[in-house]
Amino acid sequence: MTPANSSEKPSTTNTEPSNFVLIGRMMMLGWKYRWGCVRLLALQGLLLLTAIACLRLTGLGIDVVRFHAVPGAPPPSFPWWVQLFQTKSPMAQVAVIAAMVLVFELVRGALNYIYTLSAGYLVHARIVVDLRSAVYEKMQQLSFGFFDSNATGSIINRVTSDVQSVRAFVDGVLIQLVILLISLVGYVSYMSSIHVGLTVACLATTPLMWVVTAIFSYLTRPAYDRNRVLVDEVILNLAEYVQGVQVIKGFGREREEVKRFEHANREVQQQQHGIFWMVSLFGPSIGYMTQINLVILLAYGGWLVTQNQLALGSGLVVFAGLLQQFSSQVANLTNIANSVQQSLSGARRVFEVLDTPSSVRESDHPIDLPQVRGKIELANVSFAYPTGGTVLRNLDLVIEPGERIAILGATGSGKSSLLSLIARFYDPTTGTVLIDGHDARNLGLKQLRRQIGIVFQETFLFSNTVAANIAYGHPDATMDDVIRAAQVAAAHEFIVNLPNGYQTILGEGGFDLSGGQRQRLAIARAVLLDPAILLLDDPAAAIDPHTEHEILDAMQQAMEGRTTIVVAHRLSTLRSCDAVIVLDDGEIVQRGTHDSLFLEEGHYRDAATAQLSQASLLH
Ligand SMILES: Nc1ncnc2c1ncn2[C@@H]1O[C@H](COP(=O)(O)OP(=O)(O)OP(=O)(O)O)[C@@H](O)[C@H]1O
Repeated sequence: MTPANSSEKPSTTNTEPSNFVLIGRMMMLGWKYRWGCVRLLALQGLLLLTAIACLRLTGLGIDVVRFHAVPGAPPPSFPWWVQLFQTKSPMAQVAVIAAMVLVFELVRGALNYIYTLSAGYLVHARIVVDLRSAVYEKMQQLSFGFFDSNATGSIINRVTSDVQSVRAFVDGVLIQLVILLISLVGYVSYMSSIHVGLTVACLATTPLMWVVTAIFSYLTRPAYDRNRVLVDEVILNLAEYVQGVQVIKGFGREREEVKRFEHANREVQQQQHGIFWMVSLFGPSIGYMTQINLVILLAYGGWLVTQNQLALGSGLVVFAGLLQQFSSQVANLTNIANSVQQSLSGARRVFEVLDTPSSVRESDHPIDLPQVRGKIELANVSFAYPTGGTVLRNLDLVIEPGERIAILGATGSGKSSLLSLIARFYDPTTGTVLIDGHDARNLGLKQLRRQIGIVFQETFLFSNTVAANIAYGHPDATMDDVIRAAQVAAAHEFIVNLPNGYQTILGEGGFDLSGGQRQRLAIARAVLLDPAILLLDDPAAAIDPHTEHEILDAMQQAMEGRTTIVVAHRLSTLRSCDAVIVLDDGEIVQRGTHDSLFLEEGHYRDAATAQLSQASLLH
């Protein structure tokens, strides 16, 4: 069996996937959206053709004017698609050419509009949404171990920003590279058809640009990796501030927190400054190299025109236009190289999540157990958290269906951990948890958890109505069911006094409840499931003795016929259970009924006596 602490940390410590592997996986991702990509490329192809046509027409216009204005100038060469107008008057020829340029520019505008819309839809409405859903869905399958091993900031950053970086590979790299390639082939072929020698001379700096780009890419990668980690830190600070705002304000630590946040923020700023510095240097360098091409064109091309070896309009001017377009495409290399590195950093982190195996695995052939009777056995169970040492040691325990067991133990003795193993939030490191005689690992996870009602020490409420919060595990429950569960948990009375009763919105931006009220909602949530097994992790911790009594009375009926394990410290709860086990440092040190344990020397009697003497002092 896999030890719990071996698996759910994303594989940053294992061998990292190579750039080739990451690029291959991102290409596969692009393949999923191939028809959307083909559409974009087709649009780019049309844009390229219309751009060349516009240039060709402009050059022709100049040659027509020159032929009729400059004596001895060579006659213009009409391409086949405008030869129809060759016989018209010079003014008519120029007018037709100008009108055609306008029409082509209009078509280009429309094509550009459709391209922007299509690219936006493909990237933001499909790729990002799909990828984010895949990462989020995967996180649902990962066990608690994953969340223990990864900081909140890193998890949030992976779902938001890193996913964006991966999609940037599709629109910022893959599509752009193909566009670049199509454009280069298109422009270079056309330039060669005008003058091969001039083309070779003008493109002499291109290999150098590729080399500079490759060096830039290589140098920026570590900076982008580091950037992701620093941004994780900023998000973590923010998340902790939101979660811990009460503590921060309670201890008057706002200033220090602001400083901590500023420090993290400044680190990102400084580090990003370094990246900007590299990008800023690279962009103009490439731009400068493309301008060298223009100088060569003017010198060599100008000479060819004076020698009548090249037409001025359809030769030199068209060439200059093509070179300009070519240069802007090559300059786009800066963005592509930048996007490649950002995407690789993001992809590594996104694929780490998608590839992380869940340490709590669903069995390939789960045993069908639609109705659990509620027998729980722990056979020589030991457990260690992924990030820590052993917290439960060699536990042996049998709980019969319908039995009520209380767990007593000092803080940190392993009570909550024991409950987590029964609900299969974690699997034991060694030993077996059996439900109705079956190894819990062989049962369907969902089926098992649906039959276990859990009340945690701290209750999380969703930003939704009171009714929806109670019906969280059973969204199809009727309002009557919800009210009945609330009555059992002694919550009905306070709920009907809320501003909108069961429809009052809770959670962030909504109505807040007291600790005791939240706990009662959690009990109602568990009771509504009508579970065979109830796990109550110290539900009375935040409730005053009077309310505790109310809840205990109300729950007696609900507990009837269910196996209940309750972490408890109050004597009243301990007494009401069939048996009590006492945990000390992860080991069961005592077990028995309240009466038998009270007679024994030990932990239980000490705790019970302390409570009794406290109570007598109060009376
Ligand atoms: N997610 C976790 N990752 C690593 N260690 C953990 C985790 N949760 C708990 N522990 C450690 O496991 C030990 C047992 O914790 P557990 O919460 O089970 O104790 P407990 O008896 O329920 O304590 P309390 O009465 O304070 O709730 C403690 O030492 C605790 O620090």
